[in-house]
Amino acid sequence: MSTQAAQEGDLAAVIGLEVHVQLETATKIFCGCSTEPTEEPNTNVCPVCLGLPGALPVLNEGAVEAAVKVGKAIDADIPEETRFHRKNYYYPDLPKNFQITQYDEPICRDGELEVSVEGERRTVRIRRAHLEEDPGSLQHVGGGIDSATHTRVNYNRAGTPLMEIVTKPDFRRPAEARAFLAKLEEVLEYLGVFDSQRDGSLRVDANLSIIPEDEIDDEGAISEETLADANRTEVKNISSHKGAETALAYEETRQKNLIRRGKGVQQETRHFNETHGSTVSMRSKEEEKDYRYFEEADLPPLQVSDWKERIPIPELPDARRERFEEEYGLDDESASKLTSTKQVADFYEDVAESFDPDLAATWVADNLLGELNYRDMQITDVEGRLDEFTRLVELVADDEITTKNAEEIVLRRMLDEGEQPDDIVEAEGLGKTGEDEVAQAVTEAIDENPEAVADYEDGDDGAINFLVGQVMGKTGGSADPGTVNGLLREELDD
Ligand SMILES: Nc1ncnc2c1ncn2[C@@H]1O[C@H](COP(=O)(O)OP(=O)(O)OP(=O)(O)O)[C@@H](O)[C@H]1O
Ligand SMILES: [Mg+2]
Ligand SMILES: [Mg+2]
Repeated sequence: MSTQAAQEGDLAAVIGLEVHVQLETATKIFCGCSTEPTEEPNTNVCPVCLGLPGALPVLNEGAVEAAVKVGKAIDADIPEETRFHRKNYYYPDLPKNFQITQYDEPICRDGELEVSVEGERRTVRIRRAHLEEDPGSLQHVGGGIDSATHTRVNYNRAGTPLMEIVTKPDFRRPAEARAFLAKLEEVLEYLGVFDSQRDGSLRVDANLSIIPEDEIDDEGAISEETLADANRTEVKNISSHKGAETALAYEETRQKNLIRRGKGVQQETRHFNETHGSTVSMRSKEEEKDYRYFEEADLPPLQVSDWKERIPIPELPDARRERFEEEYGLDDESASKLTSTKQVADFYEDVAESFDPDLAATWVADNLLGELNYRDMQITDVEGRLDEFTRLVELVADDEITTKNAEEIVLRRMLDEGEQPDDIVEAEGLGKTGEDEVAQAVTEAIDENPEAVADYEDGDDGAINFLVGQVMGKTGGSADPGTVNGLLREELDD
């Protein structure tokens, strides 16, 4: 690295991610234990996931199917055959002292995912994605990982299917890494293989190095040599998108400062301190040879060539957003909101079937999602009430209740009290008064208030407001004041 460039300060960050996602399957990847989270430690366990001698793994077909779906979604190459390896390390989260993972024949290679960061589209290349087992979880007691007095182990998580998705170092800014994680989660949830609400379902190792900016060519590419030469740090086990961005921003500043002060960056593994938003050194980075990878002889190679055709995947968020724009004439903002999750998109399309797509979009994207968000609720909380919601929109579309009442009274009570829209309309007397009744009330108001009528006819325009008030009173407030005003003027201006 030229110190000249370093001193001038034109340094650039290079970032690559290793993302571990738990795949949603009923049972673990190599045994029949449940993956359902349980409070009681070490209950969802058996000889296989406890690594007892002589226990043999049996591959869960569901985990492979989920991995194939991910592979298709990221447009990866899925080979004819894939294999499992043992990655050896000694740490109490894995009682058999090795992790069954994949090595040089992973299930997916060379994929990509498009992300949009501040309106700019970028393609992030994915080097590989492979299947492995999750280790158990450790609970450090009396301090953090670096200061605990003792540690408890829980093997309920051990053997949960994981997919490790490794990107190429294609990010230049921490915010891009965060956007990628959000997009990845969105896609995984669309595929129905992932639950973002589950604790620890996504964990990230974030790699960052600093290179002189002039090592990046006009197309934004960096040579393999530059990448290999740059000392990078890997911040392990970050559990949120925001955490990944924070840890990377911290690393970027820390490494740039070291370089500007003429000091080198140590290639090492670091730990993210979420409370302080900082990273601390854990150990020098382990190298591949440390893991003594060898083939897992208890699992035969897996033939997956025809799985790609056999396993369908649903329409993904980008495609669906574009279709919503074309088919329903929605703008980019509404279409993005309405395709943010598969459940929201499905809900919208069900509502849009019966109404004008714009009205449906306003009701789902603005009113419903807004009220749900305010209550910390999800679309999945109201999925079963599609008919009721559709009825509410119908009441508005048919002009039976005012938009204001529908939003501020009916929808809110539906969510807060779980009541039916028609019952709320009835109980609150929100039904718009029929035309005849309003016309009748207008006539009465004019007959009963000759003074106000005279004032109006003498040019006192304010007198009309008094008459409007009289009509509103007679109709119990359910008439539309604008309409009443118009009707009164029609009568009086004759
Ligand atoms: N110079 C670099 N700066 C930042 N990130 C990098 C750099 N080179 C590679 N990476 C990223 O580091 C991650 C791991 O890459 P790679 O598999 O090549 O490293 P490794 O150390 O061999 O793997 P592992 O971390 O699994 O031991 C990838 O996400 C990759 O994009
Ligand atoms: Mg790694
Ligand atoms: Mg791994």
